[in-house]
Amino acid sequence: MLRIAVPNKGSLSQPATDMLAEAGYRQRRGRELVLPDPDNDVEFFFLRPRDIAVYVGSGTVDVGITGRDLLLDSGVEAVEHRPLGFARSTFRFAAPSGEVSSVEDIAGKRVATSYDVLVAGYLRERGIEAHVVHLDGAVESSVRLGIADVVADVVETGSTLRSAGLETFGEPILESEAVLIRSTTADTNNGLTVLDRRLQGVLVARGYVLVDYDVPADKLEDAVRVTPGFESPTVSPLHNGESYAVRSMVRTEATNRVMDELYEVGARAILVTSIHACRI
Ligand SMILES: Nc1ncnc2c1ncn2[C@@H]1O[C@H](COP(=O)(O)OP(=O)(O)OP(=O)(O)O)[C@@H](O)[C@H]1O
Ligand SMILES: O=P(O)(O)OC[C@H]1O[C@H](OP(=O)(O)OP(=O)(O)O)[C@H](O)[C@@H]1O
Ligand SMILES: [Mg+2]
Repeated sequence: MLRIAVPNKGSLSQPATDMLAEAGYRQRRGRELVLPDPDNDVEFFFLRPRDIAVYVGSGTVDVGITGRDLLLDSGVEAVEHRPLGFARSTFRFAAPSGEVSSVEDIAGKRVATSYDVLVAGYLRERGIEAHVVHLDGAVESSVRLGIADVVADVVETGSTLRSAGLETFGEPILESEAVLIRSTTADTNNGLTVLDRRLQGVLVARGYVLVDYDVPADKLEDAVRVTPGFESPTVSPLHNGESYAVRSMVRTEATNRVMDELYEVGARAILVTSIHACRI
């Protein structure tokens, strides 16, 4: 039975649970710590997001959902198996507007963060000596409150930084998102292949739509160039003998651009349908 660690709190918790439900797994009803799902031959363990890499790294849990930033900060040698497309953020340095412009300027300063291993490693690799101050959260307040000169934290919209009067500087330390991780010793036959294929199915169902349209025979090649699909579009002759019906997968965000282009090349009856579930 595959043992799966799922975040019980924070930004990762609800989207991870939603994704697993979409993939057909049993959902927890209350605050259960452990949830068996015998129909799918898996068992869920609801754990603190920060601890998930530790459990997976030790091999006591086979796989887990966590953030790439949390995995790297744990220092644990677990494997990032698949990015999951939610909880996207960057991890960046920031300081009061105009005060620090490059990473080298951090030398000798105090850097507040919840991700000390990640930050200390990043600075060490660049030969920059600074004092890392560990905080559990609300890191952006540390400069105003006088315990740090610089912060290193998760940035999504940047509004928390702005409201604290801070500005990012330097290159992003990391691009992060939720990831499925596995232990280096995980047995890939132990249900992981099925879990992974199901999660991939959710990602594709979320990221693509099905587009159907009719197109005259002499415009078919132009239309198919607009909708090349995953492998190749399905083309069926219409009964009138002059046109074709085409079906293809299109990236969700490109839907309207693709419909406009199809219309321009002469396609009509263009229909878009969302994908409920799939296996690629
Ligand atoms: N605003 C955000 N947008 C996207 N991802 C975020 C955001 N805040 C935190 N994360 C991600 O969530 C993970 C951290 O989860 P964790 O539960 O420790 O912190 P949290 O979501 O800030 O919750 P809390 O601080 O309320 O406990 C990291 O992978 C981080 O990149
Ligand atoms: O760029 P933004 O969209 O503003 O999002 C980033 C903020 O969100 C998270 O904070 P959270 O609310 O989880 O509080 P915390 O700092 O106490 O973890 C993160 O730690 C940043 O502070
Ligand atoms: Mg937080």
